[in-house]
Amino acid sequence: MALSSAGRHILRTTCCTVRRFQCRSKAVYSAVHGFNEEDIRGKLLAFPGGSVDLVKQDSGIAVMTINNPARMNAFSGTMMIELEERVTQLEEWTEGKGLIVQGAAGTFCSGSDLNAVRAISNPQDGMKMCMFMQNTLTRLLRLRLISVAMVEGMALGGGAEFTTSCDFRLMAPDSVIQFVHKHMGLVPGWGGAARLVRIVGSQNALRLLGGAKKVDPEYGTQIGLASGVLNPANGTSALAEAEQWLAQYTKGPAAVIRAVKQVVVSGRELPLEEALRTEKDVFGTVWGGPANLAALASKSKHK
Ligand SMILES: CCC(=O)SCCNC(=O)CCNC(=O)[C@H](O)C(C)(C)COP(=O)(O)OP(=O)(O)OC[C@H]1O[C@@H](n2cnc3c(N)ncnc32)[C@H](O)[C@@H]1OP(=O)(O)O
Repeated sequence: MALSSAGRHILRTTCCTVRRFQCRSKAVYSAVHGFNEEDIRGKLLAFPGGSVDLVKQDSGIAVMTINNPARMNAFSGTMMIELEERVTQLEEWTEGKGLIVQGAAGTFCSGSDLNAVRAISNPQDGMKMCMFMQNTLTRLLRLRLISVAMVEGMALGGGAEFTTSCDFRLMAPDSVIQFVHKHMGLVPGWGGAARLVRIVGSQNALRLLGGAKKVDPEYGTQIGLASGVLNPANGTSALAEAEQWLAQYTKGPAAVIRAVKQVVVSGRELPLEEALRTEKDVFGTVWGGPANLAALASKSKHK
């Protein structure tokens, strides 16, 4: 069937918007920015240890565990590579709705492995590691999954940055998020500063980065960094409580939950008109869909 010129224009505009958003929804750096992923992968492989584990559950909620307890879950080189691979698996998980990120053995993550940091402390390698981790954490934040960092113990340096690549942060009693970068003669490089400003505003971000201020659950809640405080009752694990908390947002069909996340990401990241066009396209994927038709047929009342 031949399309009219108006039809062709609408189709072209829609395709461009979708393609542009798909591109943006991936990584920040590519070859055009001088980024050579294989090169940094080779370097990171020289610093082994720990793992990043992923369990995808039938409930549609996946649990990712940063697992290097002997080093307070610091990120070794191979863990950075594994994290990228886990994010790829989550991008391909079309039935997924939610993600919980936790640290092993009751603490979140103490940042990058200082042994690796010492070995690649030259500016060139530092830049490559920074671009690699920014790409991965940006892709994690853009997943069509509603994500929460479950912070027990400490989230320091890159660990604090990691928490900002989730949609929400739940803090256990006595837990601490601390951007210790200033004490290390650094600023965040895994995208943590840019994301922090968007979460808590520039004044609070200056307090946290300029003062390397410890954020406990009370202060975290006050400035909006913590979305809730865990208080596991007798016999309930922190993970079970986090799953219950997340379920309030992930209950329902995957297509709808994933569409919700997609419109929020586009609203957060795109200029208004582009975000509106994306919202229209995403709306088109759920309008008249199974969940929409079932809701119309049930004549539901929203009381
Ligand atoms: C992106 C920028 C970055 O992330 S830069 C890295 C920022 N992070 C840091 O500087 C954390 C440094 N570590 C610490 O302050 C302490 O180890 C903390 C985490 C507070 C824990 O203290 P504490 O409970 O007394 O335990 P500990 O010091 O005995 O540590 C246990 C073992 O874990 C190790 N560890 C800890 N953090 C790291 C790390 N980031 N890289 C490498 N190893 C780390 C410690 O060295 C210690 O190992 P070991 O038992 O002495 O062999």
